[in-house]
Amino acid sequence: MVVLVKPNLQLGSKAMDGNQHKVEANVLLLGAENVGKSALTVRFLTRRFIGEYGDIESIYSHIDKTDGREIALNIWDSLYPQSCETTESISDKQMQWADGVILVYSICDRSSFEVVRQQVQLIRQTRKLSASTPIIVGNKRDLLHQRAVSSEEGRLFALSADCGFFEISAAETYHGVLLVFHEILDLIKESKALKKGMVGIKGIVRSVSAVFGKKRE
Ligand SMILES: Nc1nc2c(ncn2[C@@H]2O[C@H](COP(=O)(O)OP(=O)(O)OP(=O)(O)O)[C@@H](O)[C@H]2O)c(=O)[nH]1
Repeated sequence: MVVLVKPNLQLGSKAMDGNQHKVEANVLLLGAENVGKSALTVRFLTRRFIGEYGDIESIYSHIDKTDGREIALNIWDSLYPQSCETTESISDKQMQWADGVILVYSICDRSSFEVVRQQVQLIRQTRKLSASTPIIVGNKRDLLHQRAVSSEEGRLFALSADCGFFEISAAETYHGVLLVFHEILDLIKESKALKKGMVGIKGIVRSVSAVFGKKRE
């Protein structure tokens, strides 16, 4: 079941239906206009690509099941501000709310890639986001003949900015979109576990490598 709420009604409300023990993840979708943020969200929630989505900013609440555990997933499909000269393209509210961020550009639109670059920089500079590793998504992979950003450029930028990276087509397949959301959920779970001191095997391996890495220096 998917519940649609207006962002201003639910902001800051991290617990749903009073169940404090339920795992909850707030995922914020960022990026320029027309890159497919709504298409990704709707594809993930309904498995469908419906073509036109309008420009309504929404938060969708959805219960997802991974590894037999329920997770209450809230997805904020944001709108890029009309005038970014006077407004920051990511608000403090969004930064505080998000546990994970997916930054979307269109592989056919170089300016949308520049917007993602700026937004990553903003996140890194301000360090306002207490969220997990961001994920960058190059969408509209089906429009290869109109490509304006190479896969390599996207991947290299993501690597240099310490972000995850996917190139997908929300129009063509559900699978790529599913991978993106499952990756962000894994990253959120890992980051929440780290904060609580519940470090899993990946975290232990990382800590051990850090120690041995330092000794070798
Ligand atoms: N060919 C192609 N078109 C896509 C894809 N994803 C989205 N679109 C189209 O791109 C247009 C914009 O998609 P939206 O999902 O509304 O984009 P958005 O980023 O939410 O746009 P705003 O609401 O303006 O912020 C629509 O016409 C979609 O049908 C894709 O993977 N391939």
